[in-house]
Amino acid sequence: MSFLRLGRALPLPLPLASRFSPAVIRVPSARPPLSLSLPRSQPLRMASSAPAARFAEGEDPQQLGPDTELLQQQGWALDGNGMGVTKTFHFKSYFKAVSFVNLIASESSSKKHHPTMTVRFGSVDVHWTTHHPRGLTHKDITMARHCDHGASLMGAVDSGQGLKCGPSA
Ligand SMILES: C[C@H](O)[C@H](O)[C@H]1CNC2=NC(N)=NC(=O)C2=N1
Repeated sequence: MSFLRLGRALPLPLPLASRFSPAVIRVPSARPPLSLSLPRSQPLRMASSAPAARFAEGEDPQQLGPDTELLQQQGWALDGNGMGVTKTFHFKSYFKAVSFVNLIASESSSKKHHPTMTVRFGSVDVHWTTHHPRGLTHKDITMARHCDHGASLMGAVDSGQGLKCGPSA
């Protein structure tokens, strides 16, 4: 028996591609969008990322709640955990920004309540919170109001009018 005859007698395997059905090699199409089914009576509400105020033990939420809301109307925002308030003040000069910091530092020393302040070229970030007892207290509210007063004395301006410098300007 010659080699050629043996080749004809035993069929050669088919090429790989022809052995797969189109269903196997087809690229899956994009999935249909997920459908969301809510009861008709329930409106779709976006998840809110706004933190709730967390007052320290011993504080009166009935009093501090409205006080905090008033501060928020003045541009203060609750911090990430709701235990503090924060605001950025803008100035037309670095000297004014530093003078504002000194004004707040002076009141902080006399009231024994101190903020975290970040001084930039034409702005100051102020953060108030109370460490003992932990949370937002009337001291933070009072000092935040003092900051607003001091800022207007120092000629604070709207964010667009502040002195700017560098890549974030
Ligand atoms: C003993 C001293 O008065 C306290 O440690 C003060 C100091 N300054 C403070 N500052 C602030 N922001 N929160 C406080 O709880 C606080 N405690």
